[in-house]
Amino acid sequence: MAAIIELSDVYKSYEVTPILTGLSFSVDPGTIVGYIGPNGAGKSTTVKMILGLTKVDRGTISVFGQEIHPGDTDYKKRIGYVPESADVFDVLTAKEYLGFVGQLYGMPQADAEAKASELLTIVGMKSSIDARISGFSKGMRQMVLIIASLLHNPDLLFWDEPLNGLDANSVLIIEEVLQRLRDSGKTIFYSSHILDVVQKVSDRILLLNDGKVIANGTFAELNAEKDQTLQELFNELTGFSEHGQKAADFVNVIEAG
Ligand SMILES: Nc1ncnc2c1ncn2[C@@H]1O[C@H](COP(=O)(O)OP(=O)(O)OP(=O)(O)O)[C@@H](O)[C@H]1O
Repeated sequence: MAAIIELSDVYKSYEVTPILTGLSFSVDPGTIVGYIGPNGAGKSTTVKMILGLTKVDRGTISVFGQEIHPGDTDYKKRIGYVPESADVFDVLTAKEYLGFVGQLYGMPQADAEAKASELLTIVGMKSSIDARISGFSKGMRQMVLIIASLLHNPDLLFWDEPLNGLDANSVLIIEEVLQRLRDSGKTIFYSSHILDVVQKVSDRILLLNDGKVIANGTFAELNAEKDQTLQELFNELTGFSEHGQKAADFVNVIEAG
């Protein structure tokens, strides 16, 4: 099966600080890939490079079987992106904003607005369709970002902490949406620190640490016979075993006066 994303020996530094040092992996179409790693490991940077939002220092990236180069835009029409943090235009209503995003993806504004209204209604936000985003809660904003990434029915999704702020009911809906989209052949590159969800929804897991992928497999393969949770595996593979001591030190400093 031809890979839908392929990174080969990718290097990236910010100023003189190396972030990615020989990153290689490939993603098969029709899968959910959980992309995990410690804070600052370079997960968002990886996604931004694939989307052409930040430049690659060395190495190659292919998407949909074609190597990408600065300035390429066509491949992005088939991609949906939920960024880790985003400035949503607060002065617009949800419908206006999503109509605008749909237009950016080549949809007629009226079609995008109609589709957005249907989707907002399904997730319980009917009364907010014509309300300004400035008055939205964190979870409502996040749902708008999720809908914005899906309006144009993309083949490939990059979701960076997509469940940020969503309530428990919305989380259940979106987890199932994710799996249904995968079942209909879409590919989802899912980056998150909520490891129980990553464990539950991912077909494969990529663990990024010290600039490279240090684990790549299904959860069952990574877990071998050990019967650990993904959280425990993460702690072991990233060499972290001192949370108890760190918590004790932290509280000691707080309470020292
Ligand atoms: N534009 C930038 N300029 C300078 N340094 C940056 C820039 N963007 C990211 N970095 C640094 O690169 C490193 C990787 O950042 P990145 O956001 O890719 O990590 P991440 O794995 O997504 O982290 P988190 O899990 O905390 O979201 C961090 O040390 C970050 O401070």
